[in-house]
Amino acid sequence: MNTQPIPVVLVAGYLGSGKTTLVNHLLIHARDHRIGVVVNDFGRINIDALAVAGQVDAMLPMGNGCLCCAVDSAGLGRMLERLTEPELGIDAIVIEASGLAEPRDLVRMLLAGDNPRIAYGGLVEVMDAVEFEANRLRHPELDEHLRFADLVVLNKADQRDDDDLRELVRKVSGGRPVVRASFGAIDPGLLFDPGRPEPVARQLSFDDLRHADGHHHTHLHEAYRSVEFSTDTPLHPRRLLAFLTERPAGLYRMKGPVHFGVPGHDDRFLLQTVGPYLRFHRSPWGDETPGTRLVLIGTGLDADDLRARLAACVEPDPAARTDRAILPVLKHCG
Ligand SMILES: Nc1nc2c(ncn2[C@@H]2O[C@H](COP(=O)(O)OP(=O)(O)OP(=O)(O)O)[C@@H](O)[C@H]2O)c(=O)[nH]1
Repeated sequence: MNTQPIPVVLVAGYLGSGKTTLVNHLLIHARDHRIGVVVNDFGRINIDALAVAGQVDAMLPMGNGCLCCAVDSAGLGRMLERLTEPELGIDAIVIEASGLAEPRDLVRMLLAGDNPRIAYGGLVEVMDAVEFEANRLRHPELDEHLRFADLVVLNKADQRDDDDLRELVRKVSGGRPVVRASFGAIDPGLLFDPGRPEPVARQLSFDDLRHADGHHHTHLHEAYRSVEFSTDTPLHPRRLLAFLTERPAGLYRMKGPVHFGVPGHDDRFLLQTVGPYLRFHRSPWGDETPGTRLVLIGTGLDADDLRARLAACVEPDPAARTDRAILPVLKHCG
C-alpha cells in the first residue's frame, strides 16, 4: 500500500481563464494516476462539477461560495479525508478553486490542515492570455495571485501567443515558471511527477501568512455576486442572443446548458461567456433532462432584472422555435 502522502494540487485563476478545461485535460491525460477532484463553484448550480464528473475517479462538489473564505475549512478537511481513504486508492487530488478565490488563503488552509495523508502539491494559476491586461486593470490584485503560483499557465494560446505577453507575465509573477497552453493542454507530468521544483508555499514569508490570518484584506469575490436562472421550458434562440448581445458590462461570466428545443437541433447548448467572449458547445443531452440552467457572475448585477430578462426569452410554443431561429446560435458554436 502507498504510504506516501497524497499531493494536493490547487488550480486557481480568474473567472473563465480555463480551469475546468485544464482539469478535464489532466483527468483525461493522466490515466496512470487515480485522481480525486474537489470542485468549488461560485454559483449555486454546480456547472463546473458537472463538467468534470464524467472523467474522474472521485469528485466532490463544493458549491455556492469561495473556498478561500474558510466558512468551511472544516468542510474542505472532511472532503480531503474522504478522498484520502485508502480504499479509494487515489494518487493525487486536484482542487479546482472558484474563479474568485484567493489563492493565498487556499494555500494557507491546506498548509494548516492536519491530515497526515496529504501534502500540499503546489498552486497552478491559469491566466487568460486574451483578457490578461483587461483583467489586471479591473483587478490589480491578480498580480499578487501570480506570485503565489508554482506554475503559471498562460492559457488560450490559440487566441493569443506573443513573447511580450509571456515576458510581462514572467515579470509580474516574480519569475514563476510560465507555460503556454491551448485549452489547458499541459503535460500532467508537470504536476504529478516527483522531482519537480519545491512548492512555493515554503517560500511564503511570515508577513504573507500573517496578512492572510485575519481576513483584513479584501477578497476579489466580495464585489461579485452570482445569479442563477433555471427553466425546463425551452428558450427562443434569437431572444437569448439579443439578451447576450446587450448583456450588462458588469456581467463577466455566464455558463450552463441551454435548452432551445428546436426540431433537428434539440441538443444541449452549453453557453460560455467570458468578458466579450461568447460560445455555445453543442452535444447531445444523453441522460440529462433537457433544461436551461445558467449561472451569471459579475459585479453590480441586478438579479431581478436579469432573471426577468431571461424569463422573457422563454418560448413555450414549439411553432415559434423554428430552424431559422437557431441560426444565430449556430454561428457561435465551437
Ligand atoms: N479559445 C480558447 N478557449 C478556451 C481555452 N481554454 C478554455 N477555453 C474556453 O473558455 C471558456 C471558459 O473555460 P472554463 O474552463 O470553463 O473556465 P474556468 O476558469 O473553469 O471558468 P470559471 O470556473 O467560471 O472561473 C470555455 O468556453 C472554454 O471552452 C483555450 O485555450 N482557448
